[in-house]
Amino acid sequence: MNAVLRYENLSAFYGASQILHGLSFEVPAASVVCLLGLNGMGKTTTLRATMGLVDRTEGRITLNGRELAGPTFRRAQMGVTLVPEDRKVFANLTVEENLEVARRPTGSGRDFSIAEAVEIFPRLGERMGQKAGTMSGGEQQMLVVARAMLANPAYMMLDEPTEGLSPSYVGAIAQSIEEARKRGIGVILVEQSIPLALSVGDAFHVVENGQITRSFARDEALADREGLERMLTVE
Ligand SMILES: Nc1ncnc2c1ncn2[C@@H]1O[C@H](COP(=O)(O)OP(=O)(O)OP(=O)(O)O)[C@@H](O)[C@H]1O
Repeated sequence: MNAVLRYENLSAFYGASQILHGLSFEVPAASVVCLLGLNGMGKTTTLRATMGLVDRTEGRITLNGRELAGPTFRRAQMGVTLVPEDRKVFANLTVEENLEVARRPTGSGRDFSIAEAVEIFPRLGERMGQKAGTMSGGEQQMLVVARAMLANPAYMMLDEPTEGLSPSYVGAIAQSIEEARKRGIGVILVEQSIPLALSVGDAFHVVENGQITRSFARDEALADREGLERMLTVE
């Protein structure tokens, strides 16, 4: 069976409020699936539900046929990792220490090394001895993405990784996604930047009010870029 992360009719709740209403989609290994949509539509909740960080879910999420369930650490052990929007680094550790503690070698021969992470994010190489908490927001974002890659997950979820980043950093994020793909990692990208999404995405789902209302394969999205942009603009 080919590796796949599959969402089947996923609903999610915070207390009594139902946020997701039956999402179904899948993320094959080595593919990049983009969740697009206006603010508050349920994209972040989809990622949080994957990690077991919502109050309650219905439906199923499976990883290679095995149900993804239980507490967050167990899901991480099964191979999914989330880079949330809030850019948490260990502020009092240096960049190098942050990278070192994130390493989870799998011995598969495809593991990311710190040297490779630094090749993608040269800025981190220049700052190895600096306390991570003293770096700029953009630099901290590079660090959290590098840390996620060093954990060698099967699936990596990135929640608006380019928000507030300068264009040079956006390029580094795109490169890190490509590197992840080369190693067979599947990526879910929540992104407001259509150019970035179109540059890396294989499939695109528009999330509206907790449901997937439109889906596009890569060539459809490229052919109707303006339609996609219109759909994601507040009137
Ligand atoms: N902890 C929570 N408790 C209750 N409601 C929540 C909680 N977190 C999010 N929500 C609600 O869930 C809905 C979906 O939010 P979500 O963060 O998933 O949207 P999003 O599409 O990721 O948008 P954004 O880009 O703003 O993060 C919103 O109406 C939000 O108010």
